[in-house]
Amino acid sequence: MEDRAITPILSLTNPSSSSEEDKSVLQIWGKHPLQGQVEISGAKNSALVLMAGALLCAGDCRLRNVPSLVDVVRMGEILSALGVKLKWNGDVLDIDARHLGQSQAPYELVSQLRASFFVIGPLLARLGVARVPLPGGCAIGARPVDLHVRGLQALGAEVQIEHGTVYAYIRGSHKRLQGTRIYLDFPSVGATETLMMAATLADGETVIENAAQEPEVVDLANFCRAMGAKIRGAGTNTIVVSGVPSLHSTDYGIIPDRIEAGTFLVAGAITRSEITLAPVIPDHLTAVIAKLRSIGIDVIAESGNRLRIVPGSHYKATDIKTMPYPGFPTDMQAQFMSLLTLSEGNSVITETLFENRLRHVAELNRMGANIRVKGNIAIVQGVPMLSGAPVLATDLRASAALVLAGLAAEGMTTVRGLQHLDRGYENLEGKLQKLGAKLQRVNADPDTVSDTPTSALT
Ligand SMILES: CC(=O)N[C@H]1[C@@H](OP(=O)(O)OP(=O)(O)OC[C@H]2O[C@@H](n3ccc(=O)[nH]c3=O)[C@H](O)[C@@H]2O)O[C@H](CO)[C@@H](O)[C@@H]1O
Ligand SMILES: C=C(OP(=O)(O)O)C(=O)O
Repeated sequence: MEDRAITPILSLTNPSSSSEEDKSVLQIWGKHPLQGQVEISGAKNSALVLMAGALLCAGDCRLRNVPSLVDVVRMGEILSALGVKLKWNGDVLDIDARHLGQSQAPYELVSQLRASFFVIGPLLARLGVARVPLPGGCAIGARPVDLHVRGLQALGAEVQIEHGTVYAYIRGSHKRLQGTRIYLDFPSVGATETLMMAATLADGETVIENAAQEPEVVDLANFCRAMGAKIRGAGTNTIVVSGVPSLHSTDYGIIPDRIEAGTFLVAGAITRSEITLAPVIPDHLTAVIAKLRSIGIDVIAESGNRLRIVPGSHYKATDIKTMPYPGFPTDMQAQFMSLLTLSEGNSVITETLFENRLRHVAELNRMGANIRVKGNIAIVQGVPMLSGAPVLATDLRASAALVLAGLAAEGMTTVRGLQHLDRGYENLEGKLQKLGAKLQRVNADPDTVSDTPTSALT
């Protein structure tokens, strides 16, 4: 099998330096209508946890529909550091964790990617020991891992946190975790996933109560079941896992990315364009579609897993409160804020998941938006227009929000901080260009780049 070709998006950034600012900028010339169909990639948040989940199997696992993202490349580096063999072929990834021999995930890699902490459950279940550095916080919040740790302790693991590393091990010679009942104080996606993976190889039955119900949790459960795990209830608030001694090889396709799909729905809405998206699972976007409708935008489910967005003539304000699934996703909050800046009236956006996820407000205000922040609440007063400006992306979804605002603004917007965008969007600018948007990435100091598009874009 040949090595995966480096896609243009990955070649623009250095995958080994997430914390470093990407020097390239995205120039966007707004007010160009979009048309056509966009292809939605595999879900980032499924791909990352399924890659960790593949460690549970002492054989080969094939993952299909793996998105080409910097985060996925980094997760691959972490698996390689644990002794796992990876082979890429386009969007197909073969993972051979037969020789998983290393229980220590390297700090330099873990510190770049929160999802890397997911390896703790499978390492513990397979090897009886795991040493994983604390992933640390990130731009959107402190993001502790106490629920993961408490759950693993309930499963019988000894856990010590020393020198910034979580050291978990199973006492005694049996080397199996013990099934138990775990109530999560909060339906954390990551903790549910960690505990579900750990429980697949445990001795006896584990019940996870107040579990997260996100589609990516269900995707992980389905992947584990395809490897022979016994899991029921994923997608509800109670997950029951009956431990088995080992898991076997499988071939599994990752679900489409509902957040990428939601971002393109907003791209259609904010540019007042009718576009279609495929493949999507409309049920995963219920809360997002309901909010688009209350703003005045229709979304039509068509055959072939397609969604068509039909923009309305008049957009009105709406209130949004981020909630665990099936509530409105925090990962769509920033993109909707861009849309609401251009919707008539006052919208109240309440971010309940992460304590620092409103940093895009200042940047949107630079573009002429009228947004005030009080604690975790943003009050967006709709304005008739946005104007292009230089802006800085502070996290993944903030970067998407600024690109969306740039598509609707008068004149040119220059987005910096693209290392965030590349973590989670596969070739966003290529997909937007195909729909007719005028934008280009330039590898240069924003002060020296031309403010007219290259001939290919005009
Ligand atoms: C790779 C991945 O799948 N990332 C997603 C995952 O992140 P992640 O799994 O980190 O999100 P969680 O659901 O765990 O976090 C939700 C809240 O719970 C808190 N918490 C979490 C765990 C814990 O042990 N203690 C604790 O206090 C967090 O700080 C946060 O305030 O779900 C989030 C919520 O939908 C999404 O925004 C992320 O895109
Ligand atoms: C917050 C996100 O991702 P992560 O949990 O990987 O930081 C996101 O996808 O918006």
